[in-house]
Amino acid sequence: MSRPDPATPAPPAPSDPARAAGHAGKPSLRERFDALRNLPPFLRQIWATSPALTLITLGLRLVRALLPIATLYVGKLIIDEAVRLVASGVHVDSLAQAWHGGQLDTLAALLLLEFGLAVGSDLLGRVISYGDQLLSELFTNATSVRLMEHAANLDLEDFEDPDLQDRLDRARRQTVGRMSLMSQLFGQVQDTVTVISFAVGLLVYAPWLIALLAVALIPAFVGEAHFNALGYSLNYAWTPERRQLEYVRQMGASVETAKEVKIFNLHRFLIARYRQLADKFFKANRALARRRALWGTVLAGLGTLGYYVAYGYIAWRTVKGDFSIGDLTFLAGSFRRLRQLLEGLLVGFSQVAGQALYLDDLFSFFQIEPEIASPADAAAVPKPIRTGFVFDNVGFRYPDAEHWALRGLSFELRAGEVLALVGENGAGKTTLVKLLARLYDPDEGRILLDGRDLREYDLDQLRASIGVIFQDFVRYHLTAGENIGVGQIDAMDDGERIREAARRSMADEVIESLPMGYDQQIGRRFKTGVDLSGGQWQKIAIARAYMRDAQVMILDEPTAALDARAEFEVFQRFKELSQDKTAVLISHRFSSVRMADRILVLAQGRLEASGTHEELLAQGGRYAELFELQAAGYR
Ligand SMILES: Nc1ncnc2c1ncn2[C@@H]1O[C@H](COP(=O)(O)OP(=O)(O)OP(=O)(O)O)[C@@H](O)[C@H]1O
Repeated sequence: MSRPDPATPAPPAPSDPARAAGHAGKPSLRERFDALRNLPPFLRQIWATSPALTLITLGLRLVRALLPIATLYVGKLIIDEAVRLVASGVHVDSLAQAWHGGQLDTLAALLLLEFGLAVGSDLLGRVISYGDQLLSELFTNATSVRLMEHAANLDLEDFEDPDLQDRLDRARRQTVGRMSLMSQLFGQVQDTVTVISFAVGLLVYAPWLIALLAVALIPAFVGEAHFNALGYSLNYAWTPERRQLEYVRQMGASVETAKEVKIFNLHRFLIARYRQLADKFFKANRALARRRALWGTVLAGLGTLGYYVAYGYIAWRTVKGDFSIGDLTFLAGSFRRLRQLLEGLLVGFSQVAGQALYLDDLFSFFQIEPEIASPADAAAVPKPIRTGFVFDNVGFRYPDAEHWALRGLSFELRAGEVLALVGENGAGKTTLVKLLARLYDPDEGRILLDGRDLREYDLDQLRASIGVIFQDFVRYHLTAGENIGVGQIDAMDDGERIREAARRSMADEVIESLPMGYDQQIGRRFKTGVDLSGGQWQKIAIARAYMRDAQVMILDEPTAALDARAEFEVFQRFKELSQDKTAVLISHRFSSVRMADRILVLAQGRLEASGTHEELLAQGGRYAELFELQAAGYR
């Protein structure tokens, strides 16, 4: 299992996945502030996505930040000029007369300026959101790619771990969900500059009012921070249910499940399950939203009160003659905007802190390190393999499993031999193959290849030397040719090699009967797709193993859907084509198994017997018993 492991104290607290437990409740204030430390790496990633776009949207925001105060100040000048004109007693009958007399020049110029500022601000706003959108999308794409790359490196065991699946689910959401964080963060910078510009303007008139405003807004800020944290922990705690919800929804409406859903009439059951889960989620969210709305109203009311106290004070000073009418509009406007801005900033700050908590999910996913990796001074995999593999007292237990899937297993897989594995369901055959391909590492004992521990070899080389087709092989909804080509991805364009692989696995007849041959899209998922029978899919999957020039070939029961003759032929060919190769085959059909040079009989994770078909029959143990059972079925 990859680390960080809950038992070992991992990196700084908030990114520690062990913290997950703590999230059943609300994250503490400290955790919330700690989460802010995710912002610098977040910003670095945005910068790395596109330095030019980042600079442009930030630069334009700075310019736009100064426009509100400029607009308000021009507004004040307009009113003062109008009041001056009225007070000066200039009498004008028509607009044309006043215009020609030049009395309205200043007023007109000011109006034009304010118009220019309004248009400019709007234009800047649009350019900024355009830039943000581009940057966000680029960022989302880059993060998604990083997520896929990282996921590709993780161990198989990690994928089977529900905790990791939850974390992956949350991380995946964050690649899209955090787009707004970027705009918000940049918006905060812009608003801060605007606030400073207003504050400087106001400082000249009534400095202590600014303090009053700030104090009045604190309750709203605290409330917002509190509810953001609650929202996050709700979201966090509900990850498993949300995945279940997603799963049920998919089961209810997908090509893969449609057949069974219809036959078993499962749709009502699925819908009921979905409703039940969705309803619980909805209720929890609604309760939170209600409390948030209620408290938000009360706390925002305090902020409004502060604003009106300040407004009253300015009105009083104007009546007293300290301020002009223009000053009154400027001050009242400034205060209103300042209040909105400060409120926005404080709330925004707590939202940013809240969103930064979500970044933990993304970053903590990136922190998971695969355990199965090449060592620093990895040895090259021998080519050709000289002696083969040795299992030396190997034991393996799946994480959290009570029973050992394999225990005390010792045997040799000699270079060049064809070995068959038999045993009842759950005996450990697939697990053995997974260990051979280093999809897992043994918990006990070791596996040697030409006398060296498998863990000392270069992992990529090792995997490239082994061609495995599992019983639950993947049906790629790609073309028939691509379905084979994925077996050796760098030879995907080598049509001849693909056709040769198809001939070997007898998939060529299947493919040639398709309307578009190797270019035929297969699977039902896409419009042009043609579906195949189970056995036809298997032949194509087996061709994948022949695509690679692997030294070790493993067929883990991918022939179950083949008819008896086809399986016999596939294995016959497999044996012939594995002449100079080491091969392992798993099958429940004794007609195929007996072709092997040697047969291992596994039972409950242990090696029970080994030998040739004849030897094992002569021994009269489980093998003979199972063989007889099958043979009797055909008599
Ligand atoms: N991913 C897994 N996580 C936990 N336990 C597993 C996992 N895969 C297999 N097991 C358990 O390990 C044991 C061995 O399983 P394995 O798949 O190796 O058996 P097998 O011999 O290949 O069986 P079959 O003939 O049914 O394919 C079984 O008890 C099974 O329940």
